[in-house]
Amino acid sequence: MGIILDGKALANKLAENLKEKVKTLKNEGITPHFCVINIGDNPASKIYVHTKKRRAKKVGLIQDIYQLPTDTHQEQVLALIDKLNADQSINGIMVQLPAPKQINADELLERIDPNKDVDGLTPANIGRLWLEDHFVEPATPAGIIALLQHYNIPLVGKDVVIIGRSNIVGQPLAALMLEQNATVTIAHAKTKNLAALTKKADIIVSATGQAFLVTAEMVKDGAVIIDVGMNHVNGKLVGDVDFDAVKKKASYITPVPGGVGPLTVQSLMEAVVKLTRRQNDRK
Ligand SMILES: Nc1nc2c(c(=O)[nH]1)N[C@@H](CN(C=O)c1ccc(C(=O)N[C@@H](CCC(=O)O)C(=O)O)cc1)CN2
Repeated sequence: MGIILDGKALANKLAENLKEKVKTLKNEGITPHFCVINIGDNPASKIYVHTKKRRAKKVGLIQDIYQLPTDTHQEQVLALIDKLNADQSINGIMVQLPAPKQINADELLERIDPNKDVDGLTPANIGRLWLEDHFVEPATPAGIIALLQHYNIPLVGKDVVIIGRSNIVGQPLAALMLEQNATVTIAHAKTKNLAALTKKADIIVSATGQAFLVTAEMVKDGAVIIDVGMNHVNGKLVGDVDFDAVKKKASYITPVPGGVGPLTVQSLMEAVVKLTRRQNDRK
């Protein structure tokens, strides 16, 4: 029976350490201040933005939410980003994803000053990630690495299969795991025989948004299972993994909720503090 990787407990513990870092900054007259731009009324995004607001308050950060209507024009958001980039009192900026159809999210991300890019999703910061010269990392991959480290699960020499090649999770996570000398395969919707890959994997990360995609038959005994999925099935939040069956074969497994999600939020808070410190040290 696998050990549950308790992301919620770890996020709470890391938040206590972060509070101390924020106190140190405040003693220097600096209060980290970041902005979340949320366009439209995606119900999940609204929950995530408010979770962040609660967490930010808990560790002592200032978070502004720019809630924009669904029919907002691209130029309006670009102008807002330009304004926040130029504002010396703002340390971090992020655009909550997904954005409505008429919005070109890539263009918005490109516009964010890489020094204020708390999400680590600007082309400059993604490039730095692959060059192993990064100062900020996307939040979910950073949270997964923190979770593995906390439970002393090594990556060096391990065969990892990441299911899902998104810019937010799959691709940056592959870069961070490669940096730690894992052998990484990214599978996606066009991958021919997914089970053949996952059956050989020491670590499986699923980030597809497809409930029950990863079944017990696809997992080798003792594998580590990281579930990034958030799916609503019959009014219940579940991941991509058939949790009850897979946990019997896994050595470690994340639950949904309470696994990777809370660490995504915590990692974002860490990024705000890290960038605030970096900006002030460079003055
Ligand atoms: N610009 C970004 N957009 C999105 C990101 C991101 O990292 N940057 N990630 C996700 C959403 N997300 C953060 O923004 C996020 C996901 C999950 C959670 C979370 O705490 N989940 C809970 C369950 C919450 C629930 O009940 O629905 C858990 O897993 O325990 C927080 C934030 C997409 N967009």
